[in-house]
Amino acid sequence: MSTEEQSIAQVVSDHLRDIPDFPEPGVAFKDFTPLLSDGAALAAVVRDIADRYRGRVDHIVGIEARGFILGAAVAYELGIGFVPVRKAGKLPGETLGVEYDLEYGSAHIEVHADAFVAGAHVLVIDDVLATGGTAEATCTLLERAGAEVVAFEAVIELGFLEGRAKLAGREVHTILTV
Ligand SMILES: O=P(O)(O)OC[C@H]1O[C@H](OP(=O)(O)OP(=O)(O)O)[C@H](O)[C@@H]1O
Ligand SMILES: Nc1ncnc2[nH]cnc12
Repeated sequence: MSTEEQSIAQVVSDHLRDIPDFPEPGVAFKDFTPLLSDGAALAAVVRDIADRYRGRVDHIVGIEARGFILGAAVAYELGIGFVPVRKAGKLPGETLGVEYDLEYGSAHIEVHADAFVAGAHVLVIDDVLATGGTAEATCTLLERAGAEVVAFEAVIELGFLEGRAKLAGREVHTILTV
């Protein structure tokens, strides 16, 4: 790991807290709201992500809800558009959807069926890669919608849940593995 990579990982680590037993007993929830509320730290993370994809992607896709915050900021930094992947029933237009399991429970996510021109290059952004269920389902959904997924990016990776295995063959980058 380079010094720059170490230092951005340290910024994330310094602005992360564990909330025990949330949203259910036994889950140690990684809360990154301290990172969001520190302007310098947030800007450093957004620039770090954006710099990996300059000139490589047409859209940022953010996963509801925390992926919206980072994803929209990275899209703005890159001067490209943002496409939301939302929980079922929230998008107003015609949608494509997929169901999946995550560390706590299951979910159903959707994207607008007409969000992409065929072959559009997209970067998928979320806050946490845990079991990888959300990331895998999102990538599959986007490909059904005609996009080409260039990479998946998350700020925090829960290494012990081995979510990366679900994304085998894909470009995956996370800033801090815990
Ligand atoms: O790798 P996985 O096991 O799929 O878990 C990761 C997902 O879980 C969290 O979202 P959550 O579903 O809690 O939704 P929220 O962002 O709306 O709180 C997190 O923001 C990721 O999207
Ligand atoms: N432990 C965790 N903390 C924060 N977000 C999560 N998403 C899935 N597992 C999580």
